[in-house]
Amino acid sequence: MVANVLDGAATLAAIKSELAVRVAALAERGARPGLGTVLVGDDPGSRWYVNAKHKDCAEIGVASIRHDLPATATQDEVEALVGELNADPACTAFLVQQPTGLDEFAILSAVDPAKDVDGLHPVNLGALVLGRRAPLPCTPTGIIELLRRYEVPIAGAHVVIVGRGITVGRPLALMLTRRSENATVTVCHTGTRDLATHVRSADIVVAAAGSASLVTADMVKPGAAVLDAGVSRVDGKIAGDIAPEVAEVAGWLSPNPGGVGPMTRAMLLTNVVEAAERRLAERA
Ligand SMILES: Nc1nc2c(c(=O)[nH]1)N[C@@H](CN(C=O)c1ccc(C(=O)N[C@@H](CCC(=O)O)C(=O)O)cc1)CN2
Repeated sequence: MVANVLDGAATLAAIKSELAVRVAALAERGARPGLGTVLVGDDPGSRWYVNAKHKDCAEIGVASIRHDLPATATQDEVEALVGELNADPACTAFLVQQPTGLDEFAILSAVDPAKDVDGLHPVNLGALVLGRRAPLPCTPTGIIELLRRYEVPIAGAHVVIVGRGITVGRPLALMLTRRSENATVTVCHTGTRDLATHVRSADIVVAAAGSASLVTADMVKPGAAVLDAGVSRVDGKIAGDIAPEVAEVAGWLSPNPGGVGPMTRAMLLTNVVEAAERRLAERA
């Protein structure tokens, strides 16, 4: 068997075309979405992600407000900038690129929840727990959107998530167990005994542990959908959590790069546009 490709790059392109129409509709009503970013330090990976986000915005007509701070930036300086972006009417949504090396809970908590494009503000994560509408974290929504667009059944599926981080594993488990998704979810982590047995029982595997080639072909049920949200670097190249041989067993596989990463960007753009649409509706 050779797995079908869950093509995140192609899906990002399709979503951009859809969003460009919504941005044009906003422009007709005198509104323009604006994405703010705060980048601290000079990590090349983080810089690449922020550059990519602004390039995506430019392509669909979203304005960019970019603040790049040196690695010496203090907690107070970053939080002051967050305050400025909260108050800036041209900035409809923004994020502080992680990691910053600072107190990220305090930074996230300082963001206006209505402008929280990452869906990681405690109020927005609380809304997810309570099943209320709020901006949602981009990587988990990107994973679900990718499965939907390729018509991989989620309802009733057993999903095994490897990783319990705040940006991917934990919110994804909450989202997949909503009535609208109706999956049964197992979350595995570094304390899990016999990871292979858990993973082998999954219809859908999502690996977000940041451990190169952690999931090997012998751990995957033939025909399962496998999504790779892991990012590590081996010899300067991106290495995902899924070993390449998994392609010979899985029914569906998201490449890495080219799978979950571009979907994260697609959902970020979606959150920017939705924040501007919400603001306009509140003013009408
Ligand atoms: N504030 C946030 N910080 C971080 C998040 C986040 O969601 N919010 N997630 C990650 C990084 N990330 C988004 O910011 C991200 C990761 C990967 C990609 C992507 O498109 N990757 C490409 C390959 C990139 C390369 O060649 O280096 C791919 O997978 O094809 C976009 C965004 C941590 N920080």
